[in-house]
Order: sequence, then C-alpha cells, then structure tokens
Amino acid sequence: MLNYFQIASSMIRDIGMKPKIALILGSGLGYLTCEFQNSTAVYYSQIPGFPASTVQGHSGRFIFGNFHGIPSVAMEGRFHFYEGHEIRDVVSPIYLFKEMGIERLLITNASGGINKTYSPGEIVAIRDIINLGFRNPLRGPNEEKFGVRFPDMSSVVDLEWLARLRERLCRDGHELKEGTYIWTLGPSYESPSEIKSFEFLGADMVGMSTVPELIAANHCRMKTLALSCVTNMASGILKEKLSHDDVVRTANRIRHRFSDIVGKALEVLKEIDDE
Ligand SMILES: O=P(O)(O)O[C@H]1O[C@H](CO)[C@@H](O)[C@H]1O
Ligand code: HPA
Repeated sequence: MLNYFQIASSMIRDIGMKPKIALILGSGLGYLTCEFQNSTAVYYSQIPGFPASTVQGHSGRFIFGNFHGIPSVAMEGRFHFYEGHEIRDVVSPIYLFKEMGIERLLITNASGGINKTYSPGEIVAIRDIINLGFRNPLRGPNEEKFGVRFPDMSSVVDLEWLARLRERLCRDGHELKEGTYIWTLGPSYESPSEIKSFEFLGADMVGMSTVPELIAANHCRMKTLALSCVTNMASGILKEKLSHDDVVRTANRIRHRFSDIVGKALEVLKEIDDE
C-alpha cells in the first residue's frame, strides 16, 4: 500500500496550500479547473507508485487552487477498474485526499440515463448506488486508521449538503433530480437487455466509475456530494449507438450549467461550514 500520509504531506508542503475540498472530474468535465485561481498542476506520473490515467477526456493530473474562494484540489482524470488498475488503486486518491486533511469530496461523472424522465445533458445528483461490479475496494486487511471493517452504507452521500443544494437550485427555479447510479465494469457499454434489467433493479443511471470511490469515501467518513451528467440515454432507449466521443462532447456542451451547479454546491458548503 502507498504511504498516503507521506505523499500528502510532501504535496502540501511543495504546493504551499492545504485544500479543504477535493473534486473528481469525470469524462469530459475536466474543464472546471479553468476556473481555479492561482493553480498548480501535479501530474500523477510525478508521484512515485501512483496509477496512471489512460482514458480520453481524463488528463491525469491534480490541479490545486482557489475555487469559489475555497482552497481546492481537483482530479482531471480518475482511475477506472477497466483500465487494468487493482480495485484498491482505483480509490487511492480518496485516501490521499483524506491524508491531506480534506473532509469534503465532490464526485462528478458522465453516465447513461436509464430513467426515461432524464434527457441527455441533464445533471442528476446521485442519492444511492448499486455495486454491480461486485468489486469492493475495502477487500483485504482493513486500515483501521481510515475506518471500520464493516462500514454502514445507508447513506453514501451527505444528505445535508444535497438538500441544501436542492433548495438553492429550487430558489433559482431549477429542479435537481436525484437517482441511483449502477456501476458496471466496462469498458464495453451495456446491451439493451442489460439496461432493462438494471431498470428493474431500480437504477436510474449507469456508469463505469464512482461506486468504488463512494465506498472508500464512506469508509473514511468524507462528506460527499456526487453529481452525474447524463451524457446519453442508456443503450437501447434511443436508436443512437453509444460512443465515448459523444459522451465527452455532451459533457462539454453543458459546461455552463455544470459550472453553475458546482459553483452553487460550493456556495452552500460555505454556508454550512460557517454555521
Ligand atoms: O465515469 P466517468 O469517468 O465520468 O466516465 C464515463 O465515461 C466513460 C464511457 O464513456 C466511462 O469511463 C464512464 O464511467
Ligand atoms: N454506460 C456506461 N457508462 C457511461 C455511459 C453509458 O451509457 N455514458 C457515459 N458513461
């Protein structure tokens, strides 16, 4: 296991800032870091033993900087199990963030909409998850310093943060839908029959990430919000074939709205923390 404490301490020392929040930016959503002020990049490849990011739309670097007045660190590019990483490596950033002293995490992703009330380009908050990948990042000896052996999973996101964001958006006349995200291993997209069965299981969105991260964040008691950009309707719902290029394109198309929602998520966080 990587010595997260050592890596975190030396990163904070070298950069000269201590982030309060970490953001994981999903496929095509890395553009948010353009809004960071006084930013510094650290490439994953500069960190000994750290996994490499291999997916288009995921640059493979941390950006440190001020975001909406909050010292922040963002991941431009996450690790997916289908890239060949060990499941524990997929969640290594979460433990690194924890060792930086960060207590708040904002996870984002691109997903396929299963719920037919969604439409491509819509942003939905993840309220619950289904671990259809059947891999658990907590497998193996438990790191007691991070959390208990058998973490409760009754609420994988911070309900107060979510409720406050929903209220904030509602005041502006926007509805924030909530849904259940199902994790498939990928990298192939799903077949129409798989999507029908996921709908039957209660899933609203499908994707190839996020669930391991939410399990690890829950393990180490980070308060987390997860926003999913429904970049396409899931396989078989519409006639179109799915492609990663289209996923990235849609994620880019909604950049203003996405940036606005993330900005408000940070605004309400400041209010919560000031209370
Ligand atoms: O979940 P993120 O990383 O946003 O990426 C999503 O987009 C890719 C497929 O187009 C998959 O990696 C899927 O999980
Ligand atoms: N399926 C799985 N992952 C995805 C999808 C999808 O339809 N869209 C974006 N990521």
